[in-house]
Amino acid sequence: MNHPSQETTKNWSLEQREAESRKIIKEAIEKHQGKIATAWSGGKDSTTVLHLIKQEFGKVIIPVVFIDTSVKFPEIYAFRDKLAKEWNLNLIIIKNENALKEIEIAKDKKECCYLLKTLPLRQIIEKNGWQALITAVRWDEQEARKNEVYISPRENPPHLRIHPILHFREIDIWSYIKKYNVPYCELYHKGYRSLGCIPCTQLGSAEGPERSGRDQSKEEIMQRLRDLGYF
Ligand SMILES: Nc1ncnc2c1ncn2[C@@H]1O[C@H](COP(=O)(O)OS(=O)(=O)O)[C@@H](OP(=O)(O)O)[C@H]1O
Repeated sequence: MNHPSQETTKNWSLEQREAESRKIIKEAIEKHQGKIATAWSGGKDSTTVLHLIKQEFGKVIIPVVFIDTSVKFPEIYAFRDKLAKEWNLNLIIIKNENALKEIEIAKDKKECCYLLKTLPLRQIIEKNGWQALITAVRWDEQEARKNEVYISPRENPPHLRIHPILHFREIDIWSYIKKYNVPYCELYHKGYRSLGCIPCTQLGSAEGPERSGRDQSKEEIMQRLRDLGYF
């Protein structure tokens, strides 16, 4: 399958973006039948992916993996449970049981993400023998993602990462959500533009980069957790 370049998609309408995403989703799910899942953080982007799958197949026909880092926002847990019920999701919740200890041990944000998210995710992919995992990364989200490709082979365990909404910009996500009345977490109404774990998510600015509220130092992370009574 030929995928469009970032340049090609630049002036696409929302309809073109949706159509391309659905094509990628359909092909991946048909190709990896029974051996594919989708990652859902409860955020606006991965909820959009769930909705695209629903549009294509009538329901979310593949397992939905939620990585519970133990330090997600209460609003995210509430939204997760509500939507999982409404959309009858086959929800798989995974968790590093030592999460709070691991946060203390981690030397920085990168290592914390590795211990709390990457490791449990690897285990579930391996356990289920999944050949592919759909995620909601987007080109315009941050510098590091601007070279991402639609189908990206990963090691350990070997599987494909499928990125059907790479070409959605932040504005396209909100246009899509409005168009289809897709439910989303109430925290966006409080001014959050990108939602991660509590210690690494602050209010960003309306004009700056979407993830400006997502990069905290180790000291800031620990301080936030102490303020919240975790330690
Ligand atoms: N906790 C958890 N559980 C399940 N899936 C998750 C999780 N965190 C990230 N993701 C998946 O990765 C997409 C990008 O999210 P992030 O940019 O927040 O991830 S990260 O900061 O790179 O870890 C993300 O999409 P959105 O969070 O909607 O942007 C998901 O597809």
